[in-house]
Amino acid sequence: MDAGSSHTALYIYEWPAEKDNNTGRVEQTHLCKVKGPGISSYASAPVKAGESLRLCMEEAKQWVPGKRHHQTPLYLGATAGMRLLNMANSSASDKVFQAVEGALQKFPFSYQGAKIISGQDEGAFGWITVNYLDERLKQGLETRGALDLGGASTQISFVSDNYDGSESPSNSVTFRLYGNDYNLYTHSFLCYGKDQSLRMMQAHQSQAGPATVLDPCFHPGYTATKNYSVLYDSPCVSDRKPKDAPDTFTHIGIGDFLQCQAAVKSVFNFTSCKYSRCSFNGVLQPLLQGPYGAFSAYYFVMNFLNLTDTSVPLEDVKEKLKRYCATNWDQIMQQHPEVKLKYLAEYCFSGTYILTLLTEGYNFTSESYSDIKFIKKIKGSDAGWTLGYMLNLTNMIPAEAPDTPLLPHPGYVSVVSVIAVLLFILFIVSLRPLWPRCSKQPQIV
Ligand SMILES: O=P(O)(O)OP(=O)(O)OP(=O)(O)OC[C@H]1O[C@@H](n2cnc3c(O)ncnc32)[C@H](O)[C@@H]1O
Repeated sequence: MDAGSSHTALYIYEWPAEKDNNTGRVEQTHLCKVKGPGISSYASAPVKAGESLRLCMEEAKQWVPGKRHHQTPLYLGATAGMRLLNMANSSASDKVFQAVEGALQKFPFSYQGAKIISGQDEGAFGWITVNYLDERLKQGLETRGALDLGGASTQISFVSDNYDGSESPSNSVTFRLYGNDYNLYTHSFLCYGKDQSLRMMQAHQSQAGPATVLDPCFHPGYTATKNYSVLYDSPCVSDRKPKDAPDTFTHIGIGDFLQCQAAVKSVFNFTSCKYSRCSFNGVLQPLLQGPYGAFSAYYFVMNFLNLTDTSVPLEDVKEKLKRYCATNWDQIMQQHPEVKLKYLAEYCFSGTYILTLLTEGYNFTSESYSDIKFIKKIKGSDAGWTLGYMLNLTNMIPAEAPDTPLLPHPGYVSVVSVIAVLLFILFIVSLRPLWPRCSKQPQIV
């Protein structure tokens, strides 16, 4: 559940989960996604938010067979948007939980409680989801790192031979899954989701409290009047609010990719690192290793920009984004009448932020960029932390490998049949002494 932006999602999984008979994989049933007001509306207008929640749950009731309603556990996990609200105003976040819990308990499912999950769990569950759906865990294959970009936070999780958890243990999560031990490196950067990082960049641009902000990450021709109090209404930037700023500022786009890149870089701190190597803000990051799946906003943004093909050289990707950012806002709006204006206005920033985070922040190079795959779904299921969360809470992934037969079922049938035929022949042969003797034919001399 994201209460940090205007987008709120509720994922509900059918239980008992359906298992695919061929692969044994648990199929995630994505029943509905609630789009609704963000934190403040949840806190101040729970009835309106509750309405979209009610509609979602009604849909869930249709999906889950009636006789299974009472045995279907319902979990609510909240992520960085709620972490931020809890930091800024814990009574408001309590109210959100009360409103949502009250609404959920009216339904016939087995409600198991609501929780704000930690950034570390969010990263680890995203990694489990990706590798579970890819069947890398069950088969003990090399795992895929998980890159998750939300609105309020971003997570990076991967297994590296250079990381055993001794350096910066707070970044380590260990698992035993299907008989294999994993030592996962994971880090969640609060405030580095795409909405909060935009605020941080704009806070940097408007430090002096000007009446006009010229923004290279918005298209030329883009103009909007914005409130300083709204911009700074987040714990990610609230301590930087300029004192003598007017109430509003005019936000003017100039669409310059290179300047945008420089502005985006201002949100990262590369000055100190007490570990062997760091990403940014003094956070340990072991050497990147293996393939990566990048999902949530990584996918939404790169898919919109037509930049999901990572075999395209990074320089060409930047060139395309440069042209896109320089395109006039009127033309952008004309070309995409169906896209939500807030998203449309921000794709230049979001694309630039993604490339900067990956290359400057996480140290992907022109070569290793192609190790990243932008993904929305894997085999029909959403990539994200929610499936991993559900699998964990319902103990769906065993620690030990199940006792697998040496041969698949048809193999057993064939082997048993062959052995049965051989035994029969042996039995017949063993009776040979009892066979009636044939009378000898008279010899003709
Ligand atoms: O709280 P956190 O952990 O930060 O994550 P989230 O719940 O906000 O994460 P989501 O995956 O729901 O959404 C990620 C962001 O992408 C935004 N988003 C959703 N659909 C989009 C689209 O089609 N185009 C652009 N942005 C989109 C959405 O508003 C969020 O800011």
